[in-house]
Amino acid sequence: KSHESKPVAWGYEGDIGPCNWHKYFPKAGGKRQSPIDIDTSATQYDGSFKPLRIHYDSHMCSSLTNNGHTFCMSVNSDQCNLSGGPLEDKYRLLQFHCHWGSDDTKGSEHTVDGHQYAAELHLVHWNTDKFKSADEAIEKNQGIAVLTAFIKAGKEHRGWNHVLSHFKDIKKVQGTSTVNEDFNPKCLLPENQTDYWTYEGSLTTPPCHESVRFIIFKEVVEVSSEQLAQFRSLCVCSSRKRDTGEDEHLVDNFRPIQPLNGRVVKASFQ
Ligand SMILES: CCCCCOc1ccc(S(N)(=O)=O)cc1
Ligand SMILES: [Zn+2]
Repeated sequence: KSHESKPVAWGYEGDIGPCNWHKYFPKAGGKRQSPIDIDTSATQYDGSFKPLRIHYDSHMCSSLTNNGHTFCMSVNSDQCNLSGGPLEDKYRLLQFHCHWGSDDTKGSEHTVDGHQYAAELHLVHWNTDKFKSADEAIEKNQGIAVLTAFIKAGKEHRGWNHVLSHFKDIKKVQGTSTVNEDFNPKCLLPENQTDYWTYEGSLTTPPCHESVRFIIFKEVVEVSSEQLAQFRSLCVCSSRKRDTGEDEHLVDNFRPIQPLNGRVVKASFQ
C-alpha cells in the first residue's frame, strides 16, 4: 500500500517561509530558481524570436479557488494555446493567478532594475507537444511557460472586475466559484505583446520545479488601488485567527528574488 507523504505546510513568513523551503523542497536550492531581478543593462536582444502567438477562446468555463497561497483561475479549455516567441513547442493554458503585497509599494515577484511592482500576473501553460499531462510537464525541463505581466496602481481595469466579482465566494481558503461568463484572460495582458524579456527558471512556489520558461511583458498593466485592495481581501485560513479574532488576510505572497547563477535574460526588443 503506497503511503502518500503528508503534504508539507509552507508559506511566506516565519519558519515555513522561503528561507526554509529547501529543507522539504530541495529544488528550491537549485541553480535556476525564480523569481529574479531583471537588470535591463545586462539583457541580450535576440532577433531570432518569432511573433508570440496567444490564442485564447472565451467560451471556457473555469473555476476560481482560494488555495491559501493565491487565487487560482483554473481553465479547462483545449482552445487556449500559446506558441512562438522563444518557445519551440505549443503550450496550453492551465491556470492563472497573481502575487501581491500588503500595500501598493510591493507585491511582484520579479523586479526590473530593482523596482518591485504592486502585483504580478502569471498565466501558466504546459507543453502539449512534449508531454501527455500537466502533472507530467510541471516537473520537466521546457514543461511550463508562464506569461507574466506586472501590475501597478492607476486607473481601473474593467477586465479584472470579471474576476474580482467572484472574490466574495472565495474569501475563505478552499473556497471555489464557477466562472461561466464570457471571459477571455487575454484582456488581462498589456496592449504591447511584442516587447518582453524571457529566461529559464522555476516554479516560484514549492516544489520549485526547474521547468519554467518565463515570458515577461515590458508594458505594465494598471488596475485601481481599490481593485488591488480586493486582492488583499482573501483570507489565509478560516481556522487560524489573529489574537484580535480577525481573519488573517492573504498578502505578501511573493518569493524573494533568487541568484541568477550566470543565466542571461533575453529581450525581444532592442
Ligand atoms: C507539482 C504540483 C505543482 C503545483 C504548483 O504549480 C505552480 C506553482 C507555481 C507557479 S508560478 N508562481 O511559478 O507561476 C505555477 C504553477
Ligand atoms: Zn505565480
